[in-house]
Amino acid sequence: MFQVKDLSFKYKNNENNVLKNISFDIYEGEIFGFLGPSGAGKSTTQKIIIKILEDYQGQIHYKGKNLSDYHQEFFEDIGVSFEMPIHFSKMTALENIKFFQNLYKQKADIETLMKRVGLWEDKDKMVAEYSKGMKIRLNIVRALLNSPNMLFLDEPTNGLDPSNSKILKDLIKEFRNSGGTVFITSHIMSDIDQLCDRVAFIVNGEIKEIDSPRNLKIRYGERNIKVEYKENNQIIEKKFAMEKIGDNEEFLKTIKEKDIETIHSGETTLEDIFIKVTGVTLNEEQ
Ligand SMILES: Nc1ncnc2c1ncn2[C@@H]1O[C@H](COP(=O)(O)OP(=O)(O)OP(=O)(O)O)[C@@H](O)[C@H]1O
Repeated sequence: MFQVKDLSFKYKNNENNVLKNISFDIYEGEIFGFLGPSGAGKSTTQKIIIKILEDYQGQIHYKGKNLSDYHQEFFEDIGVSFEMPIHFSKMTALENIKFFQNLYKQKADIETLMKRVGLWEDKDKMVAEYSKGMKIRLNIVRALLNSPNMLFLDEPTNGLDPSNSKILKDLIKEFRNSGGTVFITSHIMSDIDQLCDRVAFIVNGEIKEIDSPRNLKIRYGERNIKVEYKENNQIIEKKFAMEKIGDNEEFLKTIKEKDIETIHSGETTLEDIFIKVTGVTLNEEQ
């Protein structure tokens, strides 16, 4: 869908490039996660590939054609949902959606979309009366109202409770399963893990890793077994390498002789990988 090659970018008032020769592809029909610490260059990249920022160096192709050769037809083909929802607060939700839909040639069915995100019953409420979660869901409806082929989502589940977050994630997966392509940024690693086919990590304007969450876990995984046992009224934790565990005398002795509380195999999470690749913890981030 997208081919980005040797992309560099510098803001006019900055001395150095904020993007330094980055290359990546987004395949048709995948959910591609773009992750990295604050200030790494995620928004800048997103703004360039949706044609908000120009004057970049490098080549970007969308569906095989140079991005700079696209005009209005590009915006007809994509849907965008930024982190901060912007709506006309003195208009109803439905009026807002109709207003924005009129800007496009291709139109999705508004009722189906609003029902899908649980907003149809509140369609005649002023947006000013909407909660934050309702505004975020309305924002997704806006991103989909022209039946786009490609969706750009910036922190789509941020600020949503678990049930609304699930509605949104299911919607994103349905979009992908029906052939759509998604570019997504998020700080919520469990959501990224559930949603993304592949992820890229960007640090300081450079791409450090691109792979599927599964492959990253295999590559960065520690593959160990954690055993907790009780001794002298204390809980002791020990880790053993998974490899040749059946020959590991200390492990065998421990499970034979100790008062075992728990045994877990060590699954590396995407959050652990984020920390390893970027050197930044997500708490520092927020
Ligand atoms: N309009 C601008 N003018 C000058 N510098 C900018 C501008 N916007 C962003 N920057 C700088 O470019 C770098 C990359 O910023 P960018 O917003 O792309 O990061 P990000 O990864 O999206 O961060 P966050 O997760 O906080 O949104 C930062 O150093 C930032 O200060």
